[in-house]
Amino acid sequence: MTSKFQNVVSTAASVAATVMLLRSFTHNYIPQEFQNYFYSKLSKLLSSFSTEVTLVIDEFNGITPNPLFAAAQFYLKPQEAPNTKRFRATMTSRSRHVSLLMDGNDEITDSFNGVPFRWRLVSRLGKSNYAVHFFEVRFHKKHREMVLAEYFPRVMKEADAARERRKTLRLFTVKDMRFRMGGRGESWQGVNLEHPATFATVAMDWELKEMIIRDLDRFVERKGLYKSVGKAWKRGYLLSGPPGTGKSSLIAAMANYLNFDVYDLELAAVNGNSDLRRLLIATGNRSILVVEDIDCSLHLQDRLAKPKPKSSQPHHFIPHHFSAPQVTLSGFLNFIDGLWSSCGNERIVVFTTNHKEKLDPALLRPGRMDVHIDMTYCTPGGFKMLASNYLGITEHPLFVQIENLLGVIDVTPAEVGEQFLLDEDPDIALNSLMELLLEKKRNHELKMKAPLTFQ
Ligand SMILES: Nc1ncnc2c1ncn2[C@@H]1O[C@H](COP(=O)(O)OP(=O)(O)OP(=O)(O)O)[C@@H](O)[C@H]1O
Ligand SMILES: [Mg+2]
Repeated sequence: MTSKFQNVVSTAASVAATVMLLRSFTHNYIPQEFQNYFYSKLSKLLSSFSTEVTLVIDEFNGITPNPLFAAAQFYLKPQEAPNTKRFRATMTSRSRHVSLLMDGNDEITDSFNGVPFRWRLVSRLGKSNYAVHFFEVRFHKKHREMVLAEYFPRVMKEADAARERRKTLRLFTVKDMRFRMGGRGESWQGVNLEHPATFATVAMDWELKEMIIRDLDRFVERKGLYKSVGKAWKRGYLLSGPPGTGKSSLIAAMANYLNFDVYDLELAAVNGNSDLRRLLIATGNRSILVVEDIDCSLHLQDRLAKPKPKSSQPHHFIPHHFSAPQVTLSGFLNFIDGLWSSCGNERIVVFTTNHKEKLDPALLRPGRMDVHIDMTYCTPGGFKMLASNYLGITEHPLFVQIENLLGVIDVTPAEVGEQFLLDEDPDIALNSLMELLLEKKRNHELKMKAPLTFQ
């Protein structure tokens, strides 16, 4: 029996070698179409002898990334394969961890329960010159069921663990329309997110900070609850406050705390609701979707827009000065609440605004955004925290005076941080902050005294 099997394998191997040889000879002399036809017939003949099956794992399912492909990249360890001669190495300046990845067209043999699995990463130029990547995994056909029931789940599990260990946060932005017409998950472009903000560095009311941390912890722990009440596992935050009060810093702190990637959705770059749908579906799990300046990024105020005749436009369409169709509030909220939130889990949505009063009431309705956070001008508590972070001091004779001024003068944490960066010497830095506050106070008093003018 064994020798019969070996015969088949060696026959198959020699047919394969012959095919390769023939290919190299015929390469220059025989038309490509004929070569392909001839080659596919020979391959079929070859596979009829073979006891192996090959599973192909594409990088994308249509336009969405295939999680099994991503898992295989984390799971396979080329450095442990004795015959691998070429790896790809990547490193992030944040974690300083070197990751070794498989190089294209190389092969790695992995063993599970004593069964060998031969993996190969294939890269090809597909239609419209897109690079197409897929894994081929080959194994004896008698293990087919075991692969699906045990081997792939293990690949997913180990990859999740490896990913968590060496995770680098990514910041994704919407890719330029001109370069993403073809779909195929090319909607976002990512860079490593190396924002230094953490909950320890964001100056804000500490009770509010604790509340946010507790809320995030509870959200992450509550998978079962969301499932049992039939609610999508997502949470919405609305951050409001003047420029420079730390809204973006807080988002980075949340991402760093949860180890979630960030998708920065610039709505002005989105070409209508169907484009929006594609972008939202292409976001990864365990991520934060951010829409900055929601009040001015587009005409979201549906109900304030002039109604159009029903026959010519859908009721939620907003006329816009750009000719391209724009995203509408109803379209956007529908995706966030419905379609998108049910096709993924562990999603956080954050909207920021400098003008909460300008937002459409639909966004402010209870239940829409779960948590509303008002970022304020620098408070005495925030100032002390910045002094400790920037200057390394917890007390100073100027503290009382500065804290009193902060009670009456609006200064943003960004402005305070700027003064603290002027000099490492706390005396000089605090004095320059004092000067700034006194100047602001003088300007404020002058404004109050100025006679009213009518234009
Ligand atoms: N609350 C804060 N705690 C610590 N640093 C802050 C805070 N607010 C602002 N800063 C500092 O000011 C810079 C700008 O802040 P940030 O971008 O977070 O403000 P923002 O509220 O998002 O402003 P905008 O409305 O203009 O987007 C940050 O890089 C940070 O250094
Ligand atoms: Mg910001």
